[in-house]
Amino acid sequence: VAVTAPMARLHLPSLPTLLCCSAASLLLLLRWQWRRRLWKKVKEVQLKHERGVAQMEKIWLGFRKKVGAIISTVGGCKGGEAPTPPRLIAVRAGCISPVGFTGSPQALQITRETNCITEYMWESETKFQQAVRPEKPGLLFGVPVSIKDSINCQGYDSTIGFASNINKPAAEDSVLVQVLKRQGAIPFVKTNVPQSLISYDCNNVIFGQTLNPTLYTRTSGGSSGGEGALIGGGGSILGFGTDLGGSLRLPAAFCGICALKPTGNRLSKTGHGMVAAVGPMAKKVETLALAMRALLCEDMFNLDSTVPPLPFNEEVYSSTKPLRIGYYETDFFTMPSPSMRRAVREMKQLLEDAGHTVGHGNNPLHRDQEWRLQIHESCHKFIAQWKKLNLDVMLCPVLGPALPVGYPGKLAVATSYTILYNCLDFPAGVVPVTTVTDEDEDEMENYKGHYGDHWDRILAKGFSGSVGLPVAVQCVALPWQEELCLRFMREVEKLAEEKNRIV
Ligand SMILES: CCCCCCCC/C=C\CCCCCCCC(=O)NCC(=O)O
Repeated sequence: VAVTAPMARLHLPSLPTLLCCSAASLLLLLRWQWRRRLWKKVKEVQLKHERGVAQMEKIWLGFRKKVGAIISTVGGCKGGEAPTPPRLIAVRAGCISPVGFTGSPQALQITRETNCITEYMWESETKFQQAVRPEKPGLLFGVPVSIKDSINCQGYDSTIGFASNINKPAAEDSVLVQVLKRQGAIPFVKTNVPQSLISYDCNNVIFGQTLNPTLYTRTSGGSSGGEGALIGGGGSILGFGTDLGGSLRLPAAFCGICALKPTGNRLSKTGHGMVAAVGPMAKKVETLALAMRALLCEDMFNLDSTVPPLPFNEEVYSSTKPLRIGYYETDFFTMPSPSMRRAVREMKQLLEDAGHTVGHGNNPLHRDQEWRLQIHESCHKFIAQWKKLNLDVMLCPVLGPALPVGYPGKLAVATSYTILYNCLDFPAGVVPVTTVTDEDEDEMENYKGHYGDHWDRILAKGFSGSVGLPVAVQCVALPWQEELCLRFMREVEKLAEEKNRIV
């Protein structure tokens, strides 16, 4: 007995210990159950996603066989008539396809392989079949549009990449989607984002990683990365995303397409996850202009009274008056890759040759300037310098070429070129102008960055091995001057196309 008593004390835990252990086990069990339920939901959504993509492919192939490529941009005027604004014509042989492909037979395969779609909108098919051309069709009548996951579409989840948001469909369309529909557009898919949207990569636990359509080891960019890959790969002609630090412009630049981040409230921000600017993405600047023209209408102003009632200014957009352009090649924060620098330098020359005045713009992030001032004060200082230089618009770099998958998570600082214009709230767009050359790649040997620190070393690695990838420039205008920004982008696009045709 004298021996067993202490042993018994050793083996029998005290009551508080017992209670603690039981509580911990219960918590672990509950957590395990909760995670299991979540994973079940994720699996269900993945299956639904698979079925949706398969259905979309079926319709796409069937339609392609029937009528071939369906979407084209038309505009101008027939002899003697007044010029008509360009429109996207989506009707052929009396029917419309829900898949906005541009005619490339590879587009479907790229759409699948890049993993850019989160949900196919099943009802879009019937909407296309039943669409009857009204007497006064909206500017986007019959045009299939893709929508970023985080923008609310009635009946569909806005997951923002969180499994906990599964099966919580939006009760109503965001104002943007309502106006798109009133203009005749037909949303047909929702597209992938990074979890939380605070990243310019595009990966989450539900839908996984979206890849770049030009090179699958690279990221599509983010957070509107699903849109970038889908449009870049030819699976949609017009899509919509949001931008708080570069989320429209970075995926566009990485995937070789155009995007416009308007002034914060030029388009309604009601009905999506973040208080970020909403904007269009497309292969052509003309398509972005068409989207803005369609959206800046009475419906938008009535549905959201916080949006200033400024209709699309055709006169500014169609003007051919030479522009006064400021430019800079580096922000002295993130050293541009050789191709980023060359893209700006070559475009500066082309713009000058085309009769515009191009001079040094002010350099917003130069270390000698007091960038640490309050944003509001910085904004006024920036505008004052812009006006002193008598500028219409600014030409500057945008991060590129596309970084390898996973790199954006290590390189938040590299958003400096884009985030600046969110802080200042200026409209800013990107236009692809060139691709990385062998010479750019050779020059990467000397890339040290402005600081030679850890970030610069990762960036150097990320930029390397990129021959052939698209590189864009950024075009900026003063607040509320989206039309001027688009007009400048159109000019840049035209000059780049002409040059690339000759080269
Ligand atoms: C102004 C110059 C200072 C440059 C310093 C940059 C530091 C950046 C720190 C955090 C940025 C985090 C990445 C942001 C990615 C933006 C993605 C985005 O726009 N999301 C919003 C959306 O999807 O709407």
